[in-house]
Amino acid sequence: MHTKGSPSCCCSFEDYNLTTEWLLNHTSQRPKVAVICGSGLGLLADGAANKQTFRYQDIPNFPVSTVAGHEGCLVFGTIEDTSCVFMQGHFHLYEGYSLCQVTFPVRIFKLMGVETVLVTNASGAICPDYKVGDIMIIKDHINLPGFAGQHPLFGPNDERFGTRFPCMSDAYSKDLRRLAGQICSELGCSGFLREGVYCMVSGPNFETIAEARMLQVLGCDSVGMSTVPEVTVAKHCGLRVLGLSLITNMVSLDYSREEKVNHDEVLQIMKMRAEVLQRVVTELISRCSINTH
Ligand SMILES: O=P(O)(O)O[C@H]1O[C@H](CO)[C@@H](O)[C@H]1O
Ligand SMILES: Nc1nc2[nH]cnc2c(=O)[nH]1
Repeated sequence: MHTKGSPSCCCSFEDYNLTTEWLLNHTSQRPKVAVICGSGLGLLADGAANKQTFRYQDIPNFPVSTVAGHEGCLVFGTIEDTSCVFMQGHFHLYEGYSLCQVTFPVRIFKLMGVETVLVTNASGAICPDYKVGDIMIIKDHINLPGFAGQHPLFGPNDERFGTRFPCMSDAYSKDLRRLAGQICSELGCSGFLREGVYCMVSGPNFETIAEARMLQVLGCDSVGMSTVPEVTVAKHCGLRVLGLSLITNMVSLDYSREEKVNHDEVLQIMKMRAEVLQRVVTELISRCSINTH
């Protein structure tokens, strides 16, 4: 990967092209939908047929996963007639990657012909009405690292991907959110379905109580350490986006609360809901090109 050019972007258009060409030469799949699997959700790919798997380390320019619960494989396959690609593991700022590296796969998907991106993640509930195990359709987000100058679109804008000043007021497709709600209710998930605002923090530590209270005042319903960079870059290059966040823990808002969050527990809750999320995602993929535009 090149290091010249903008100090905040380490990937050139040639880097994106090289990786895209490599993948197009190694698979006959031409995916229309990409699924970015959050912590512990690699098995979202299990619903696909005709699978072909590449390890991130074997794909030119691809970062590698360094976090437990992120397998580090790109899986191509089909669901019904839709060709799709699953990222089993995504990348985070806290791993030491630049946001250009974190979002690298999104632009590869765009160049491969993907039209829709489904992003999944684990998050902690800030909204006190939420419960562990809830599925939250992401309605909107707050890019906290972006406010502090950590933004994936910093540096010269490449018009081949999108405009200098992308509109983000409709980052998460209304049609796809409606479809996800419909599918969840058909699958009997309405009792633990929410729609809310996700906030990204850089991590890797979980929130202090004062920070959690601040996020609540800001209007956040849940908090995590991913997704926002990928969604921003996907929206910039004209991809349709749906985000699903699984609530894995209640964030402490109260100094008297004894429970302490840890990553193993996060993975355990993800495992508990992985099967239902897999059914939701499989159904979404088979219906998203028919029911929405
Ligand atoms: O957002 P994903 O990677 O799904 O996972 C969330 O859970 C991990 C912390 O337990 C962090 O990576 C956080 O972002
Ligand atoms: N920042 C943050 N990320 C999470 N990922 C899963 N749970 C949490 C949480 O409580 N806080």
